Amino acid sequence: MNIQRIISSPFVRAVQTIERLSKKIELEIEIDKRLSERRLSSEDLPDWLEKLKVTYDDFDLKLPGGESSREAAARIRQTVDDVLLNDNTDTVIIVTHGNILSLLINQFDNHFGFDQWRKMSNPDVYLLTYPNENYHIERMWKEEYNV
Ligand SMILES: O=C(O)[C@H](O)COP(=O)(O)O
Repeated sequence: MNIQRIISSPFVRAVQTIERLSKKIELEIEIDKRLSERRLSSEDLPDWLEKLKVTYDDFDLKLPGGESSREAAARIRQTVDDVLLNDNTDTVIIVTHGNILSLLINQFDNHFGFDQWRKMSNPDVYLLTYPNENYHIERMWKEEYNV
């Protein structure tokens, strides 16, 4: 696989996830703020899980100081589309976070929601391809990789 770029969320845990591979294949990590985790709210939410669940049913729900699912999905999609529409790149690694990744996947597979987000592993790996201008997403991570 000819990896040409690594683009990551600026969050430390995202950069640390890909650092070793970046060194191994001698490819710099490009930082893209649009890959940051979705901000659910600026307030402390003791019932955050319940609130998060509702955001998968109502994509326009916006909690105080937070982003709606639609807004978060749109910003990660911009990064992905920038990559896909660039004819000079073949394979690109995008490093992001669970909630916003699930919102991206939901755009290609509308059955992917709260329950699927809960079942994601950490880390998890998905392959997005764009043959003949059709999006196809496939999970590459295998449960046996979990330690
Ligand atoms: O949505 C999530 O699962 C949390 O933000 C943790 O995700 P991360 O570890 O992928 O950042």
